[in-house]
Amino acid sequence: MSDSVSRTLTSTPGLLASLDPLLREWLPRQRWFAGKGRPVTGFSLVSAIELMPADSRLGLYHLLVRAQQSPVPGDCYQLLIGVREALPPRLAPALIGHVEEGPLAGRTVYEALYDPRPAEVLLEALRSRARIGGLLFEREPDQEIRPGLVPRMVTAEQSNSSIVYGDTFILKLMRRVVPGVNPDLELPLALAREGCPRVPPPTAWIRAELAGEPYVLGVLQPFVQGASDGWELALRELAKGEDFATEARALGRATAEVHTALARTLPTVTLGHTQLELMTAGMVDRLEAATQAVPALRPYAPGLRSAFEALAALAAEGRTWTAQRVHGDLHLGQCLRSPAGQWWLIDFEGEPAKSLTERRLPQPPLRDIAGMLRSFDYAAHSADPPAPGWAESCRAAYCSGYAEVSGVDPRTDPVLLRACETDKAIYEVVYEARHRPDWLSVPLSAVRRLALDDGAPPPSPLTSPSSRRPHP
Ligand SMILES: Nc1ncnc2c1ncn2[C@@H]1O[C@H](COP(=O)(O)OP(=O)(O)O)[C@@H](O)[C@H]1O
Ligand SMILES: O=P(O)(O)O[C@H]1O[C@H](CO)[C@@H](O[C@H]2O[C@H](CO)[C@@H](O)[C@H](O)[C@H]2O)[C@H](O)[C@H]1O
Repeated sequence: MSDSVSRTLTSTPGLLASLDPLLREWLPRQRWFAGKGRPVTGFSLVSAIELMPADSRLGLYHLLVRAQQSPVPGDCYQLLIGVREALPPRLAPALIGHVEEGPLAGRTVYEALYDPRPAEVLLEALRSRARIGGLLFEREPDQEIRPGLVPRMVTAEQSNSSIVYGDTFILKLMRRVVPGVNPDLELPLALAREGCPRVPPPTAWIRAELAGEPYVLGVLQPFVQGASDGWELALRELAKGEDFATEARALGRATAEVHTALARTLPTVTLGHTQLELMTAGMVDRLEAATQAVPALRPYAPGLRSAFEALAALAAEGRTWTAQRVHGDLHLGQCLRSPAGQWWLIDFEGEPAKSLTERRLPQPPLRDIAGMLRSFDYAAHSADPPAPGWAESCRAAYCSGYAEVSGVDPRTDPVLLRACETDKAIYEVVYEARHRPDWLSVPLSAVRRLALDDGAPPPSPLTSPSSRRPHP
């Protein structure tokens, strides 16, 4: 492997070899493991740093390991590994395994984020702006972190892992890490510095420089106390038969506030014919890949493609669009409402399946709007019976709210909006087929609607998802 190993751990050669059999078994079972479906055949060490000495009662390693998954090299993951003689019962769910040989032979290793002491070490490092091996713990100059905040690991299903400290801060530790500027720090920081109040402002973060490449490994931000996410709220209102239009309108306003602040503080570009050709080609490629992966999409492919062709035709006539930095994966689960009724947008990482470069490209703001419109549709189709009228009212209210703040009503650009919604619904079909097959009928019902303009074949009956577990 070409990754350079940070050799902070000269005292413990063979560490990874001794963990290897345990990690092979444990890593693929984690919700955040991105390489599901392909066996892990080994690991290479990208970086290893001892945060607490392993020869004491409690040791702590910070590891970046690359999982080897043939035929292509797998991803690089951030692990915090605790080491103890034996695990107390309260840490049983964190067990990784018992080490048989090597420097840790006879010891028990476990997911350290469940353990308050290692979690405190991370916050203390951020508080004191520590530099430990190649890890840089940095903090906004005017932001303070009070000592002694009690940590608890967030146990909700996530793409990354989070620790809440005393209901004051939440630290998100990235799991799959890639080199480069991470929009999950870049955008909230830019928005906070621009004075946008719709995003929790990053207080501190963890970075690393490895082989000359920057990595963002974690972000600490204020915890919005007592908040509910938009998905929970929407489902709750739906279950009561209540309208959600007032909240949808507030969400439209919040989205517009974030978009206008992003456009003020980061570059915008004009998308002309060439850029639009590239954009629509990307959409068509994703459609083709999706129809390979999910055969149920095939009957709708011509209708879906027509959405992209209509956009390309507008561009060919000379129409241009403004593009800017956007959230990139906006949906109801990424919106938090405080008990006082304020909306906050979180998780600016973008679609995890896309490269960092792609996620950081300026996009038409309608990309995010399409994501939210899809989300209202998702909520309505997860209800029993589905409530399409509820979704329509939310979608209209959301667009009105957006227009009130930005001066631009998304519905005045129906061709781009349909193309963006179609692209998102196709992404969702692939996402659901891979992660939650029970939910596949939800984006497929949208696919059917979006494709109908082109006379797609009559749809087969689709059922609501049988499992209504809350959004992971
Ligand atoms: N600032 C915050 N205040 C309160 N809760 C938060 C905050 N940020 C995130 N959360 C909670 O943590 C969950 C996961 O956060 P998110 O950034 O979406 O992580 P991931 O990238 O792992 O999906 C959110 O759904 C929300 O419930
Ligand atoms: O929250 P993540 O960044 O992990 O986003 C991924 O997972 C989401 C599901 O948890 C998925 O969102 C889809 O399902 C939601 C309901 O559970 C719905 O509100 C969204 O509109 C729908 O796209 C998201 O696409 C995926 O990237």
